[in-house]
Amino acid sequence: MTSNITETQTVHVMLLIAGGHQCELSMPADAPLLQDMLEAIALRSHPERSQPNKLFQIPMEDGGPTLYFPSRSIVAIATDPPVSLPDFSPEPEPIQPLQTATTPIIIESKSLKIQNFLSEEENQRILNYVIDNRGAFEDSQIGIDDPNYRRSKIFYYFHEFGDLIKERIKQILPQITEHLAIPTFEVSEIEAQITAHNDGHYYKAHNDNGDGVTATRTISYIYYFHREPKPFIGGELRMYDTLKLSDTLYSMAESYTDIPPTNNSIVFFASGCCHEVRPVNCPSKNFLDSRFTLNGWIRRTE
Ligand SMILES: O=C(O)CCC(=O)C(=O)O
Ligand SMILES: [Fe+2]
Repeated sequence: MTSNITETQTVHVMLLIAGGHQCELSMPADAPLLQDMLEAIALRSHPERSQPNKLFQIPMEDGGPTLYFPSRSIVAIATDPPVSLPDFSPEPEPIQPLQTATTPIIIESKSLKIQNFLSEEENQRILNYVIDNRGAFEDSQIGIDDPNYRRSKIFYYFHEFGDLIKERIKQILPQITEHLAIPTFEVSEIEAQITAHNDGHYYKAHNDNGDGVTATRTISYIYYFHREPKPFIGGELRMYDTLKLSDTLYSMAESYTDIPPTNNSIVFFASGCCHEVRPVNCPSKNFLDSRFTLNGWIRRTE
């Protein structure tokens, strides 16, 4: 493809995303988002180059919902007028984005970690409970069209502990929202699930409210528990900072903070923040030695 267009000219973009989704939007030729998407496509033909793992966020026009998708799920991009794809051959050069009018701002991720969230007795009881119910865990699913996005086990039915954690969270919700600088909201529901990450398990970068079904998730929480002494290494919760590209465009920054999954601790953060679970190394491979979580989402009313 060739391009004679100027950097500020508006480009009409048709985006095809895995799963048969498509969307159309307009943006300046030098928009960092356009450069990033073209780069993701161009890198496909260069498997020897490692691909940055980006989560794109595109607010739809007329105040509609925001579209979130990982860079690897872009199938094709059509632009009118045509624009150049970044050239990676024969000798790869670092990508030089076109000059932009505004400098991207990095917004540091915010989280709240509370140690010893439950009593020792409650912490032990929940561990015994998952051990007794290990047969009820199933392989986790994910709405992204990539089977390698997540490896872990999930258990959905545990009313006693679900109620316990929800009650405790409700008691401290004002402190949580204040710490995370999230305006107070009316809670419609608190979801809960139990997960187990064993040897080689992980969950790649994502946010927790990126589609219509999850859009009202406002605060994510993760309560960690495991056998002592800690039978695995890794499994940190990696919280990515956010790159503010313009008033309406946000992307995942490369900078991050790692939070270790400490037994009997809980972590809260805004559900829109990008995060991932770093790979777990559990030498025994014994399910009982997994990195366990009781985690979920506090939803606001529509
Ligand atoms: O296990 C964790 O630390 C995070 C889990 C997570 O991100 C999720 O379930 O959405
Ligand atoms: Fe998550």
